[in-house]
Amino acid sequence: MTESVAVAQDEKVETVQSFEQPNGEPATQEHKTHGINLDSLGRGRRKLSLEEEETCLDIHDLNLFYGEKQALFGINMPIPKKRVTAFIGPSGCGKSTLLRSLNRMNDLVESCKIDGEVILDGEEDIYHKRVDVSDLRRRVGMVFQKPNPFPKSIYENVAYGLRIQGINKKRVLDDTVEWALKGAALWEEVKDRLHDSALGLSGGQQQRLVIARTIAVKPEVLLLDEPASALDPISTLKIEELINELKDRFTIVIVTHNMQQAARVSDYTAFMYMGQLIEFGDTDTIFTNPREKKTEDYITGRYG
Ligand SMILES: Nc1ncnc2c1ncn2[C@@H]1O[C@H](COP(=O)(O)OP(=O)(O)OP(=O)(O)O)[C@@H](O)[C@H]1O
Repeated sequence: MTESVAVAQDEKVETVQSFEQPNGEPATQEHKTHGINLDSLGRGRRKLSLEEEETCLDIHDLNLFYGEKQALFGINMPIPKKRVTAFIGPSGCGKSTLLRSLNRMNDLVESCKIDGEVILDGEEDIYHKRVDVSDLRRRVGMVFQKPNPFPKSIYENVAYGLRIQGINKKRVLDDTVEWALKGAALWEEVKDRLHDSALGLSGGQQQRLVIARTIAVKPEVLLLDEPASALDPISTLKIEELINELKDRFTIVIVTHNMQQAARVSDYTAFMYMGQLIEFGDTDTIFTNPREKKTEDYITGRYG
């Protein structure tokens, strides 16, 4: 492992870690796009083995059915705490279904039946009947493919989750809105127009606003369902940089169709195929030396 100095987006100089590639070449390259430094993406990876990681969500023998059709088959995997885990695989393999099962979003689908367990923070199964689903979704927040800001001001979008918890003190709201917008790397762009409509923001800004709204209630986990697929390349890079920054504070799980993106942003990658988890491991290994032939065929573009 080597240390290198990179210039981040705001031109602040910071030190990031980079790793040597299998051929011995340093992984750090000169890529600069519109002031966004690609070198910092995915380069802060910790080299820990899965067994050494703390587990945030533990998925046990999860089977999921839509009516008669089984969409997930006996999924077992830990989601490591304060790391980025990517779900990859061909269309229809069950990535979004698995992601949605982590905060019971599938409860909204009437035909959906689940067996198995998902243990959050070593506590109880999120599917236990005692679990308050709104509290679970506060702890495990979700951001969808298409930005979905509410038709309210920027400020009220971010304050929304606090207001529904009964928090109305101006000072607390002001502080949290600022904290969340800074956390979502949007504060500088919107601080002078907090009371303008959120619908006037660009698509990329709207997605960062939705991330700010989600983190404002201090979740433990952020589920991101193809968060950048509706965005232009510059906004996509901003979201990727943001993911890299947020992982110090949150456990992040991302579904992406874009393998380059999974390779850039995630610490761990799960490859799924036809509702099964084929392989799960650290991202560098999955992309450079996968154990399973199906994984290799997918990452080398033989199908998908
Ligand atoms: N609400 C639903 N009702 C019935 N079947 C569904 C529903 N949602 C998903 N499915 C089916 O479950 C399977 C897995 O779908 P899912 O959307 O999880 O896959 P995916 O890997 O995320 O796909 P994509 O990459 O295309 O988004 C597919 O066969 C899909 O048709």
